[in-house]
Amino acid sequence: MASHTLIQGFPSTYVKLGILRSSSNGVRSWGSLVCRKKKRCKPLLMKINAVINDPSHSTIDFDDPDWKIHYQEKFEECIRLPHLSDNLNVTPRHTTFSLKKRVGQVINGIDSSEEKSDYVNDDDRALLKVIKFSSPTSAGAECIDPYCNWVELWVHRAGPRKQIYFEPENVKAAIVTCGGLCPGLNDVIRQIVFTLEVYGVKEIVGIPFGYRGFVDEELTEIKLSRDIVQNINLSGGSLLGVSRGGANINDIVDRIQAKNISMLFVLGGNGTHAGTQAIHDECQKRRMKISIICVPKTIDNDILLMDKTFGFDTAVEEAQRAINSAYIEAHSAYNGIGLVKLMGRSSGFIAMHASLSSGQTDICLIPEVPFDLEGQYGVLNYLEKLMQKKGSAVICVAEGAGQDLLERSNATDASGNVVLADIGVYLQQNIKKHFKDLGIPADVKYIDPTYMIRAVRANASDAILCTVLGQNAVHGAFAGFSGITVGICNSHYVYLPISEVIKSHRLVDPNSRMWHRCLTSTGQPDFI
Ligand SMILES: Nc1ncnc2c1ncn2[C@@H]1O[C@H](COP(=O)(O)OP(=O)(O)OP(=O)(O)O)[C@@H](O)[C@H]1O
Ligand SMILES: O=P(O)(O)OC[C@H]1O[C@](O)(CO)[C@@H](O)[C@@H]1O
Ligand SMILES: [Mg+2]
Repeated sequence: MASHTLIQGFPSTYVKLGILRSSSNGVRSWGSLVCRKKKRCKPLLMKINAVINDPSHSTIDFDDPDWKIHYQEKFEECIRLPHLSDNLNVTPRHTTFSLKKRVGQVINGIDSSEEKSDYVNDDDRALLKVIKFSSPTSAGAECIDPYCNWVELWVHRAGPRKQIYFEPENVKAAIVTCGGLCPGLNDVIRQIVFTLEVYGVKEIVGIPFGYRGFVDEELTEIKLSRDIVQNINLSGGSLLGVSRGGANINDIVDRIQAKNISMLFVLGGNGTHAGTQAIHDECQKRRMKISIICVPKTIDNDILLMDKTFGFDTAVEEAQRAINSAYIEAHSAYNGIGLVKLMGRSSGFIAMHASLSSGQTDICLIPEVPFDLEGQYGVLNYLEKLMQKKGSAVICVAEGAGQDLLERSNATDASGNVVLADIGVYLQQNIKKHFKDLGIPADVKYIDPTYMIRAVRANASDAILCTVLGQNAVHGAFAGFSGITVGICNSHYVYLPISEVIKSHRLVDPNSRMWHRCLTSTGQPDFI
Protein backbone atom coordinates (compact mmCIF):
# COMPACT_ATOMS: atom_id res chain seq x y z
CA MET A 1 0.00 0.00 0.00
CA ALA A 2 1.38 3.38 -0.94
CA SER A 3 0.77 5.53 2.07
CA HIS A 4 2.22 9.01 2.18
CA THR A 5 2.13 11.94 4.51
CA LEU A 6 -0.55 14.35 3.50
CA ILE A 7 0.17 17.91 4.38
CA GLN A 8 -3.08 19.05 5.83
CA GLY A 9 -4.78 21.60 3.71
CA PHE A 10 -3.18 22.12 0.37
CA PRO A 11 -0.01 22.41 -1.59
CA SER A 12 2.37 25.01 -0.28
CA THR A 13 6.01 25.38 -1.18
CA TYR A 14 6.67 22.25 0.78
CA VAL A 15 3.78 20.17 -0.39
CA LYS A 16 5.92 18.12 -2.63
CA LEU A 17 5.60 14.61 -1.54
CA GLY A 18 9.11 13.45 -2.12
CA ILE A 19 10.80 10.82 -0.08
CA LEU A 20 13.76 11.86 1.98
CA ARG A 21 16.69 9.89 0.68
CA SER A 22 20.08 9.56 2.28
CA SER A 23 22.95 8.13 0.33
CA SER A 24 26.41 7.06 1.38
CA ASN A 25 28.16 10.07 -0.18
CA GLY A 26 26.17 12.37 2.08
CA VAL A 27 23.86 13.62 -0.64
CA ARG A 28 20.41 14.03 0.80
CA SER A 29 17.48 14.97 -1.30
CA TRP A 30 13.85 15.66 -0.74
CA GLY A 31 11.77 16.93 -3.58
CA SER A 32 13.90 19.53 -5.24
CA LEU A 33 16.37 20.08 -2.44
CA VAL A 34 19.75 18.50 -2.87
CA CYS A 35 22.69 19.46 -0.74
CA ARG A 36 26.17 18.17 -1.09
CA LYS A 37 27.17 18.34 2.52
CA LYS A 38 24.98 16.78 5.14
CA LYS A 39 25.76 19.50 7.67
CA ARG A 40 24.82 22.36 5.36
CA CYS A 41 21.53 20.72 4.40
CA LYS A 42 20.31 20.61 7.92
CA PRO A 43 18.52 23.96 8.16
CA LEU A 44 16.51 23.29 5.01
CA LEU A 45 15.67 19.73 5.96
CA MET A 46 14.61 20.87 9.38
CA LYS A 47 12.19 23.33 7.86
CA ILE A 48 10.65 20.55 5.80
CA ASN A 49 10.46 18.14 8.70
CA ALA A 50 8.77 20.79 10.79
CA VAL A 51 5.97 20.84 8.24
CA ILE A 52 5.75 17.08 7.86
CA ASN A 53 5.79 16.45 11.59
CA ASP A 54 2.92 18.78 12.30
CA PRO A 55 0.49 16.62 14.31
CA SER A 56 -2.41 17.95 12.26
CA HIS A 57 -1.14 16.06 9.23
CA SER A 58 -2.89 12.88 8.40
CA THR A 59 -2.04 10.08 6.02
CA ILE A 60 -3.80 9.20 2.84
CA ASP A 61 -3.93 5.92 0.99
CA PHE A 62 -3.23 6.66 -2.66
CA ASP A 63 -4.36 3.16 -3.66
CA ASP A 64 -7.86 4.09 -2.56
CA PRO A 65 -9.70 4.96 -5.82
CA ASP A 66 -11.49 7.75 -3.95
CA TRP A 67 -8.38 9.39 -2.48
CA LYS A 68 -8.86 12.58 -4.48
CA ILE A 69 -12.37 12.99 -3.14
CA HIS A 70 -11.13 12.52 0.42
CA TYR A 71 -8.36 15.00 -0.19
CA GLN A 72 -10.77 17.55 -1.62
CA GLU A 73 -13.13 17.11 1.31
CA LYS A 74 -10.27 17.63 3.72
CA PHE A 75 -9.14 20.67 1.77
CA GLU A 76 -12.65 22.14 1.73
CA GLU A 77 -12.73 21.75 5.52
CA CYS A 78 -9.37 23.52 5.92
CA ILE A 79 -10.27 26.37 3.65
CA ARG A 80 -13.73 26.92 5.18
CA LEU A 81 -14.15 30.52 6.29
CA PRO A 82 -14.99 31.02 9.95
CA HIS A 83 -18.28 32.88 10.28
CA LEU A 84 -20.14 34.69 13.06
CA SER A 85 -22.96 32.16 12.71
CA ASP A 86 -20.55 29.39 13.82
CA ASN A 87 -21.17 30.22 17.44
CA LEU A 88 -23.67 33.08 17.53
CA ASN A 89 -27.30 33.33 16.67
CA VAL A 90 -27.14 35.98 13.94
CA THR A 91 -29.58 36.85 11.22
CA PRO A 92 -28.60 38.56 8.00
CA ARG A 93 -30.27 41.49 6.29
CA HIS A 94 -30.15 42.78 2.72
CA THR A 95 -26.93 44.66 2.06
CA THR A 96 -26.64 48.42 2.21
CA PHE A 97 -23.76 48.31 -0.27
CA SER A 98 -24.83 49.27 -3.73
CA LEU A 99 -23.14 50.65 -6.76
CA LYS A 100 -24.82 53.86 -7.67
CA LYS A 101 -26.27 52.90 -11.01
CA ARG A 102 -29.76 53.25 -12.29
CA VAL A 103 -31.79 50.21 -11.34
CA GLY A 104 -34.44 48.67 -13.46
CA GLN A 105 -32.79 49.72 -16.71
CA VAL A 106 -34.39 47.76 -19.54
CA ILE A 107 -31.87 46.60 -22.12
CA ASN A 108 -33.13 44.50 -25.06
CA GLY A 109 -36.31 43.88 -23.16
CA ILE A 110 -34.43 42.48 -20.13
CA ASP A 111 -34.57 44.21 -16.76
CA SER A 112 -30.84 44.48 -15.96
CA SER A 113 -31.36 44.61 -12.19
CA GLU A 114 -33.15 41.27 -12.27
CA GLU A 115 -30.81 39.48 -14.62
CA LYS A 116 -27.52 40.57 -13.09
CA SER A 117 -26.25 41.13 -9.62
CA ASP A 118 -23.30 43.10 -8.27
CA TYR A 119 -22.83 40.54 -5.54
CA VAL A 120 -20.58 37.55 -5.06
CA ASN A 121 -22.26 34.27 -4.15
CA ASP A 122 -20.91 32.42 -1.11
CA ASP A 123 -20.41 29.38 -3.33
CA ASP A 124 -18.25 31.25 -5.87
CA ARG A 125 -14.71 29.89 -5.91
CA ALA A 126 -11.31 30.60 -7.49
CA LEU A 127 -8.99 27.80 -8.53
CA LEU A 128 -5.96 27.46 -6.27
CA LYS A 129 -3.51 25.74 -8.60
CA VAL A 130 -3.70 26.08 -12.35
CA ILE A 131 -0.78 24.00 -13.60
CA LYS A 132 -1.02 20.27 -14.12
CA PHE A 133 2.46 18.88 -13.61
CA SER A 134 2.90 15.62 -15.47
CA SER A 135 5.67 14.41 -13.20
CA PRO A 136 7.14 15.18 -9.78
CA THR A 137 10.35 15.99 -11.63
CA SER A 138 8.77 18.84 -13.64
CA ALA A 139 10.28 22.19 -12.70
CA GLY A 140 8.49 23.62 -9.69
CA ALA A 141 6.18 20.62 -9.41
CA GLU A 142 3.87 20.72 -6.44
CA CYS A 143 2.53 17.21 -6.10
CA ILE A 144 0.11 15.62 -3.72
CA ASP A 145 0.62 12.01 -4.68
CA PRO A 146 3.69 10.17 -6.04
CA TYR A 147 2.38 10.41 -9.63
CA CYS A 148 1.67 14.10 -9.38
CA ASN A 149 -1.99 13.83 -10.26
CA TRP A 150 -3.74 17.15 -10.48
CA VAL A 151 -6.45 17.70 -7.92
CA GLU A 152 -9.01 20.42 -8.41
CA LEU A 153 -8.81 22.68 -5.34
CA TRP A 154 -10.91 25.78 -4.92
CA VAL A 155 -10.74 28.74 -2.56
CA HIS A 156 -13.45 31.28 -1.66
CA ARG A 157 -14.01 34.24 -3.92
CA ALA A 158 -13.86 37.63 -2.23
CA GLY A 159 -16.32 40.47 -2.73
CA PRO A 160 -19.61 42.00 -1.60
CA ARG A 161 -22.41 39.66 -0.57
CA LYS A 162 -26.14 40.30 -0.95
CA GLN A 163 -26.75 39.54 2.73
CA ILE A 164 -24.89 41.32 5.51
CA TYR A 165 -24.64 40.59 9.23
CA PHE A 166 -24.29 44.10 10.67
CA GLU A 167 -26.50 47.18 10.84
CA PRO A 168 -24.05 49.80 9.53
CA GLU A 169 -25.24 52.50 11.91
CA ASN A 170 -24.44 50.25 14.88
CA VAL A 171 -20.94 49.39 13.67
CA LYS A 172 -17.79 50.74 15.26
CA ALA A 173 -14.93 49.81 12.94
CA ALA A 174 -11.26 49.97 13.91
CA ILE A 175 -8.13 49.74 11.78
CA VAL A 176 -4.66 48.88 13.07
CA THR A 177 -1.30 48.54 11.27
CA CYS A 178 1.30 46.23 12.86
CA GLY A 179 4.87 45.05 12.26
CA GLY A 180 7.27 47.00 10.04
CA LEU A 181 6.35 49.58 7.41
CA CYS A 182 5.27 48.55 3.95
CA PRO A 183 4.35 50.61 0.88
CA GLY A 184 0.58 50.77 0.50
CA LEU A 185 -0.51 50.79 4.14
CA ASN A 186 -2.14 54.19 3.67
CA ASP A 187 -3.83 53.05 0.46
CA VAL A 188 -5.44 50.12 2.29
CA ILE A 189 -6.52 52.28 5.27
CA ARG A 190 -8.06 54.75 2.82
CA GLN A 191 -10.02 52.11 0.91
CA ILE A 192 -11.28 50.48 4.10
CA VAL A 193 -12.63 53.85 5.26
CA PHE A 194 -14.20 54.64 1.88
CA THR A 195 -15.90 51.26 1.65
CA LEU A 196 -17.16 51.34 5.24
CA GLU A 197 -18.75 54.70 4.52
CA VAL A 198 -20.39 53.37 1.37
CA TYR A 199 -22.05 50.71 3.56
CA GLY A 200 -23.20 53.49 5.88
CA VAL A 201 -20.76 53.12 8.80
CA LYS A 202 -20.41 56.33 10.80
CA GLU A 203 -17.89 55.40 13.49
CA ILE A 204 -14.45 54.51 12.17
CA VAL A 205 -11.29 54.76 14.25
CA GLY A 206 -7.60 54.03 13.84
CA ILE A 207 -5.65 52.32 16.63
CA PRO A 208 -2.23 54.00 16.87
CA PHE A 209 1.08 52.14 16.71
CA GLY A 210 -0.01 48.55 16.15
CA TYR A 211 -1.20 46.24 18.91
CA ARG A 212 0.49 48.55 21.42
CA GLY A 213 -2.24 51.12 20.69
CA PHE A 214 -4.84 48.89 22.30
CA VAL A 215 -3.12 48.66 25.64
CA ASP A 216 -0.99 51.78 26.06
CA GLU A 217 -3.23 54.16 28.02
CA GLU A 218 -1.42 57.18 26.64
CA LEU A 219 -2.37 56.35 23.08
CA THR A 220 -5.83 57.38 21.99
CA GLU A 221 -7.80 56.18 19.00
CA ILE A 222 -7.82 58.34 15.88
CA LYS A 223 -11.11 59.28 14.23
CA LEU A 224 -11.20 58.41 10.54
CA SER A 225 -13.43 59.54 7.69
CA ARG A 226 -13.26 60.01 3.93
CA ASP A 227 -12.12 63.61 4.41
CA ILE A 228 -9.34 62.63 6.78
CA VAL A 229 -7.92 59.81 4.64
CA GLN A 230 -8.54 61.40 1.23
CA ASN A 231 -4.88 62.10 0.40
CA ILE A 232 -2.97 59.76 2.69
CA ASN A 233 -2.04 57.46 -0.20
CA LEU A 234 0.21 60.20 -1.54
CA SER A 235 2.83 59.42 1.08
CA GLY A 236 4.50 56.27 2.36
CA GLY A 237 4.35 54.96 5.92
CA SER A 238 1.18 54.52 7.94
CA LEU A 239 -1.12 57.31 9.06
CA LEU A 240 -1.68 55.26 12.21
CA GLY A 241 1.94 54.33 12.94
CA VAL A 242 3.28 50.80 13.40
CA SER A 243 5.06 48.83 16.10
CA ARG A 244 6.45 45.43 16.97
CA GLY A 245 5.82 43.53 20.21
CA GLY A 246 3.41 44.41 22.99
CA ALA A 247 0.69 41.90 22.26
CA ASN A 248 -1.01 40.47 25.31
CA ILE A 249 -4.05 38.87 23.73
CA ASN A 250 -6.34 39.03 26.77
CA ASP A 251 -5.57 42.69 27.36
CA ILE A 252 -6.18 43.49 23.70
CA VAL A 253 -9.54 41.70 23.69
CA ASP A 254 -10.50 43.46 26.95
CA ARG A 255 -9.82 46.78 25.22
CA ILE A 256 -11.71 45.75 22.08
CA GLN A 257 -14.67 44.93 24.30
CA ALA A 258 -14.39 48.14 26.28
CA LYS A 259 -14.17 50.19 23.09
CA ASN A 260 -17.21 48.38 21.70
CA ILE A 261 -15.48 47.57 18.41
CA SER A 262 -17.55 45.38 16.10
CA MET A 263 -15.24 45.25 13.08
CA LEU A 264 -11.48 45.10 13.30
CA PHE A 265 -9.19 45.39 10.28
CA VAL A 266 -5.62 44.34 10.95
CA LEU A 267 -2.84 45.09 8.47
CA GLY A 268 0.30 43.08 9.07
CA GLY A 269 2.60 40.20 8.20
CA ASN A 270 3.01 36.69 9.57
CA GLY A 271 3.38 37.74 13.20
CA THR A 272 0.38 40.04 13.01
CA HIS A 273 -1.70 37.25 11.46
CA ALA A 274 -0.75 34.90 14.30
CA GLY A 275 -1.76 37.61 16.77
CA THR A 276 -5.03 38.21 14.95
CA GLN A 277 -5.85 34.51 14.99
CA ALA A 278 -5.33 34.51 18.76
CA ILE A 279 -7.52 37.62 19.14
CA HIS A 280 -10.21 36.02 16.98
CA ASP A 281 -10.12 32.81 19.06
CA GLU A 282 -10.44 34.77 22.28
CA CYS A 283 -13.33 36.86 20.91
CA GLN A 284 -15.09 33.65 19.86
CA LYS A 285 -14.54 32.22 23.32
CA ARG A 286 -16.17 35.32 24.80
CA ARG A 287 -18.98 35.01 22.22
CA MET A 288 -18.42 38.55 20.99
CA LYS A 289 -20.11 39.72 17.81
CA ILE A 290 -17.06 41.04 16.00
CA SER A 291 -15.60 40.48 12.54
CA ILE A 292 -11.83 40.45 12.48
CA ILE A 293 -10.24 40.65 9.05
CA CYS A 294 -6.54 40.76 8.14
CA VAL A 295 -4.95 42.39 5.14
CA PRO A 296 -1.55 40.77 4.52
CA LYS A 297 1.20 43.37 4.48
CA THR A 298 4.80 42.50 3.83
CA ILE A 299 7.51 43.58 1.44
CA ASP A 300 9.02 40.12 1.99
CA ASN A 301 6.11 38.46 0.12
CA ASP A 302 6.34 35.54 2.52
CA ILE A 303 2.66 34.75 3.11
CA LEU A 304 1.43 31.34 1.96
CA LEU A 305 -1.07 30.77 -0.83
CA MET A 306 -1.06 34.21 -2.43
CA ASP A 307 0.43 35.41 -5.70
CA LYS A 308 1.97 38.32 -3.84
CA THR A 309 1.42 40.68 -0.93
CA PHE A 310 1.01 44.43 -1.29
CA GLY A 311 4.19 46.46 -0.99
CA PHE A 312 6.32 43.76 -2.58
CA ASP A 313 6.24 45.21 -6.11
CA THR A 314 7.15 48.66 -4.85
CA ALA A 315 9.97 47.30 -2.68
CA VAL A 316 11.38 45.45 -5.69
CA GLU A 317 11.21 48.60 -7.79
CA GLU A 318 13.14 50.53 -5.14
CA ALA A 319 15.60 47.69 -4.63
CA GLN A 320 16.48 47.60 -8.30
CA ARG A 321 17.53 51.24 -8.03
CA ALA A 322 20.11 50.19 -5.45
CA ILE A 323 21.31 47.43 -7.77
CA ASN A 324 21.57 49.89 -10.64
CA SER A 325 23.73 52.18 -8.48
CA ALA A 326 25.89 49.23 -7.45
CA TYR A 327 26.31 48.35 -11.11
CA ILE A 328 27.34 51.88 -12.09
CA GLU A 329 29.83 52.04 -9.19
CA ALA A 330 31.27 48.62 -9.97
CA HIS A 331 31.39 49.21 -13.70
CA SER A 332 33.16 52.53 -13.31
CA ALA A 333 35.86 51.21 -10.99
CA TYR A 334 38.94 49.14 -11.71
CA ASN A 335 37.98 45.63 -10.60
CA GLY A 336 34.80 47.03 -9.10
CA ILE A 337 32.49 44.87 -7.01
CA GLY A 338 29.04 46.22 -6.11
CA LEU A 339 27.36 44.52 -3.19
CA VAL A 340 23.70 45.16 -2.28
CA LYS A 341 21.96 43.75 0.78
CA LEU A 342 18.19 43.66 0.62
CA MET A 343 15.49 42.87 3.16
CA GLY A 344 14.07 39.39 3.26
CA ARG A 345 14.32 37.74 6.63
CA SER A 346 13.42 34.20 5.64
CA SER A 347 12.46 34.55 2.00
CA GLY A 348 14.55 35.75 -0.91
CA PHE A 349 11.72 37.08 -3.08
CA ILE A 350 12.90 40.71 -3.01
CA ALA A 351 16.50 39.78 -3.89
CA MET A 352 15.39 37.36 -6.62
CA HIS A 353 12.92 39.76 -8.23
CA ALA A 354 15.18 42.81 -7.94
CA SER A 355 17.97 40.80 -9.56
CA LEU A 356 15.62 39.77 -12.33
CA SER A 357 14.21 43.22 -12.90
CA SER A 358 17.54 45.04 -12.89
CA GLY A 359 19.23 42.43 -15.05
CA GLN A 360 22.56 43.68 -13.67
CA THR A 361 23.23 41.12 -10.97
CA ASP A 362 25.97 38.51 -11.42
CA ILE A 363 25.35 36.73 -8.14
CA CYS A 364 22.07 36.49 -6.25
CA LEU A 365 22.18 34.90 -2.79
CA ILE A 366 18.97 34.00 -0.95
CA PRO A 367 18.16 32.24 2.34
CA GLU A 368 16.58 29.25 0.60
CA VAL A 369 19.75 28.30 -1.30
CA PRO A 370 22.88 27.50 0.73
CA PHE A 371 26.24 28.66 -0.54
CA ASP A 372 29.93 28.36 0.24
CA LEU A 373 32.11 31.42 0.34
CA GLU A 374 35.48 29.66 0.22
CA GLY A 375 36.68 26.72 -1.83
CA GLN A 376 36.56 25.59 -5.42
CA TYR A 377 32.82 26.22 -5.81
CA GLY A 378 32.62 29.18 -3.46
CA VAL A 379 31.45 32.71 -4.19
CA LEU A 380 34.96 34.18 -3.79
CA ASN A 381 36.48 31.89 -6.39
CA TYR A 382 33.70 32.77 -8.82
CA LEU A 383 34.24 36.49 -8.15
CA GLU A 384 37.88 36.07 -9.15
CA LYS A 385 36.76 34.59 -12.45
CA LEU A 386 34.32 37.46 -13.00
CA MET A 387 37.11 39.97 -12.38
CA GLN A 388 39.28 38.25 -14.97
CA LYS A 389 36.44 37.98 -17.47
CA LYS A 390 34.46 41.21 -17.00
CA GLY A 391 36.49 43.40 -14.66
CA SER A 392 33.44 44.06 -12.47
CA ALA A 393 30.62 42.24 -10.70
CA VAL A 394 27.38 42.89 -8.83
CA ILE A 395 26.18 40.75 -5.91
CA CYS A 396 22.69 40.96 -4.48
CA VAL A 397 22.22 39.26 -1.12
CA ALA A 398 19.05 38.83 0.94
CA GLU A 399 19.52 39.61 4.63
CA GLY A 400 18.56 36.07 5.65
CA ALA A 401 21.02 34.38 3.27
CA GLY A 402 24.10 32.50 4.46
CA GLN A 403 23.19 32.71 8.14
CA ASP A 404 24.85 29.32 8.66
CA LEU A 405 28.21 30.97 7.83
CA LEU A 406 27.87 33.54 10.60
CA GLU A 407 28.06 33.70 14.37
CA ARG A 408 24.48 33.91 15.58
CA SER A 409 23.32 35.61 18.72
CA ASN A 410 20.17 34.48 20.46
CA ALA A 411 18.79 37.98 20.33
CA THR A 412 15.21 38.58 19.27
CA ASP A 413 13.29 41.76 18.50
CA ALA A 414 10.24 42.97 20.45
CA SER A 415 7.99 40.60 18.48
CA GLY A 416 10.21 37.58 19.07
CA ASN A 417 11.75 37.56 15.58
CA VAL A 418 15.36 36.37 15.55
CA VAL A 419 17.83 39.21 15.04
CA LEU A 420 19.91 38.15 12.06
CA ALA A 421 23.67 38.41 11.77
CA ASP A 422 24.77 40.90 9.09
CA ILE A 423 25.54 38.92 5.95
CA GLY A 424 26.17 42.13 3.98
CA VAL A 425 29.02 43.35 6.16
CA TYR A 426 30.39 39.80 6.40
CA LEU A 427 30.53 39.48 2.62
CA GLN A 428 32.03 42.93 2.20
CA GLN A 429 34.84 42.17 4.69
CA ASN A 430 35.56 38.72 3.29
CA ILE A 431 35.60 39.86 -0.32
CA LYS A 432 38.03 42.67 0.54
CA LYS A 433 40.26 40.33 2.52
CA HIS A 434 40.23 37.66 -0.17
CA PHE A 435 41.40 39.98 -2.93
CA LYS A 436 43.92 41.66 -0.63
CA ASP A 437 45.41 38.27 0.26
CA LEU A 438 45.66 37.45 -3.44
CA GLY A 439 47.33 40.78 -4.13
CA ILE A 440 44.60 41.63 -6.64
CA PRO A 441 43.13 45.13 -6.39
CA ALA A 442 39.37 45.12 -5.85
CA ASP A 443 37.15 48.12 -5.24
CA VAL A 444 34.20 46.94 -3.14
CA LYS A 445 31.20 49.28 -2.87
CA TYR A 446 28.59 48.16 -0.35
CA ILE A 447 25.02 49.47 -0.53
CA ASP A 448 22.45 48.67 2.16
CA PRO A 449 19.24 50.50 1.22
CA THR A 450 17.37 48.96 4.21
CA TYR A 451 14.33 51.11 5.03
CA MET A 452 14.50 53.05 1.76
CA ILE A 453 12.73 50.21 -0.03
CA ARG A 454 9.75 50.11 2.30
CA ALA A 455 9.23 53.74 3.39
CA VAL A 456 8.15 54.87 -0.08
CA ARG A 457 4.58 55.21 -1.31
CA ALA A 458 3.03 52.36 -3.29
CA ASN A 459 3.63 52.16 -7.03
CA ALA A 460 0.74 51.83 -9.48
CA SER A 461 0.36 48.05 -9.33
CA ASP A 462 0.54 47.96 -5.53
CA ALA A 463 -1.93 50.86 -5.31
CA ILE A 464 -4.46 48.82 -7.28
CA LEU A 465 -3.80 45.71 -5.21
CA CYS A 466 -4.27 47.74 -1.99
CA THR A 467 -7.50 49.20 -3.29
CA VAL A 468 -9.02 45.80 -4.02
CA LEU A 469 -7.75 44.21 -0.79
CA GLY A 470 -9.01 47.11 1.34
CA GLN A 471 -12.46 47.00 -0.23
CA ASN A 472 -12.66 43.22 0.02
CA ALA A 473 -11.69 43.32 3.69
CA VAL A 474 -14.80 45.41 4.39
CA HIS A 475 -17.01 43.18 2.23
CA GLY A 476 -15.72 40.19 4.20
CA ALA A 477 -16.54 41.81 7.53
CA PHE A 478 -20.08 42.74 6.48
CA ALA A 479 -20.56 39.22 5.13
CA GLY A 480 -20.02 38.03 8.70
CA PHE A 481 -16.68 36.31 8.24
CA SER A 482 -14.12 36.60 11.00
CA GLY A 483 -10.60 35.22 11.37
CA ILE A 484 -9.97 35.52 7.64
CA THR A 485 -7.47 37.30 5.45
CA VAL A 486 -7.77 38.70 1.94
CA GLY A 487 -5.46 37.85 -0.92
CA ILE A 488 -4.85 37.45 -4.61
CA CYS A 489 -4.68 33.95 -6.00
CA ASN A 490 -4.02 33.32 -9.70
CA SER A 491 -4.98 36.95 -10.26
CA HIS A 492 -8.38 36.51 -8.60
CA TYR A 493 -9.26 37.97 -5.22
CA VAL A 494 -10.01 35.51 -2.45
CA TYR A 495 -10.70 35.04 1.25
CA LEU A 496 -8.61 32.54 3.20
CA PRO A 497 -8.81 31.44 6.83
CA ILE A 498 -5.93 33.00 8.79
CA SER A 499 -5.16 29.60 10.31
CA GLU A 500 -4.06 28.31 6.89
CA VAL A 501 -1.75 31.15 5.91
CA ILE A 502 0.22 31.13 9.16
CA LYS A 503 1.28 27.49 8.96
CA SER A 504 4.72 28.50 7.71
CA HIS A 505 6.53 31.18 5.78
CA ARG A 506 6.23 31.18 2.03
CA LEU A 507 9.70 30.61 0.58
CA VAL A 508 11.35 30.79 -2.81
CA ASP A 509 11.30 27.28 -4.24
CA PRO A 510 14.82 26.52 -5.51
CA ASN A 511 13.19 24.20 -8.05
CA SER A 512 10.80 26.85 -9.34
CA ARG A 513 11.00 28.29 -12.82
CA MET A 514 11.42 31.75 -11.31
CA TRP A 515 14.60 30.80 -9.46
CA HIS A 516 15.82 29.02 -12.58
CA ARG A 517 15.12 32.18 -14.59
CA CYS A 518 17.10 34.19 -12.06
CA LEU A 519 20.02 31.77 -12.43
CA THR A 520 19.78 32.02 -16.21
CA SER A 521 19.83 35.79 -15.97
CA THR A 522 22.77 36.07 -13.55
CA GLY A 523 24.67 33.17 -15.10
CA GLN A 524 25.85 32.12 -11.64
CA PRO A 525 26.80 28.51 -10.89
CA ASP A 526 25.95 26.45 -7.77
CA PHE A 527 28.03 27.70 -4.87
CA ILE A 528 28.38 24.43 -2.97
N1 LIG B 1 2.75 34.13 17.43
C1 LIG B 1 2.23 35.30 17.77
N2 LIG B 1 1.13 35.36 18.56
C2 LIG B 1 0.60 36.55 18.92
N3 LIG B 1 1.08 37.74 18.51
C3 LIG B 1 2.16 37.75 17.73
C4 LIG B 1 2.81 36.53 17.33
N4 LIG B 1 3.87 36.86 16.55
C5 LIG B 1 3.89 38.21 16.50
N5 LIG B 1 2.88 38.74 17.19
C6 LIG B 1 2.58 40.17 17.34
O1 LIG B 1 2.23 40.68 16.06
C7 LIG B 1 2.77 41.98 15.87
C8 LIG B 1 3.56 42.03 14.59
O2 LIG B 1 4.52 40.97 14.53
P1 LIG B 1 5.90 41.15 13.76
O3 LIG B 1 6.67 42.26 14.38
O4 LIG B 1 6.53 39.84 13.65
O5 LIG B 1 5.49 41.73 12.34
P2 LIG B 1 4.77 41.04 11.12
O6 LIG B 1 3.32 41.16 11.27
O7 LIG B 1 5.31 39.68 10.92
O8 LIG B 1 5.20 42.03 9.95
P3 LIG B 1 6.64 42.15 9.25
O9 LIG B 1 6.46 41.60 7.88
O10 LIG B 1 6.93 43.60 9.25
O11 LIG B 1 7.62 41.38 10.07
C9 LIG B 1 3.61 42.29 17.09
O12 LIG B 1 2.91 43.21 17.89
C10 LIG B 1 3.81 40.96 17.77
O13 LIG B 1 3.89 41.07 19.16
O1 LIG C 1 13.89 46.94 11.49
P1 LIG C 1 12.54 46.36 11.54
O2 LIG C 1 11.45 47.36 11.60
O3 LIG C 1 12.39 45.32 12.58
O4 LIG C 1 12.27 45.64 10.15
C1 LIG C 1 13.13 44.78 9.48
C2 LIG C 1 12.40 43.60 8.92
O5 LIG C 1 11.20 43.96 8.30
C3 LIG C 1 11.01 43.20 7.11
O6 LIG C 1 11.08 44.05 6.04
C4 LIG C 1 9.65 42.59 7.06
O7 LIG C 1 9.51 41.55 7.93
C5 LIG C 1 12.14 42.17 7.12
O8 LIG C 1 12.59 41.84 5.84
C6 LIG C 1 13.19 42.86 7.93
O9 LIG C 1 14.04 41.95 8.56
MG1 LIG D 1 7.26 39.13 10.78
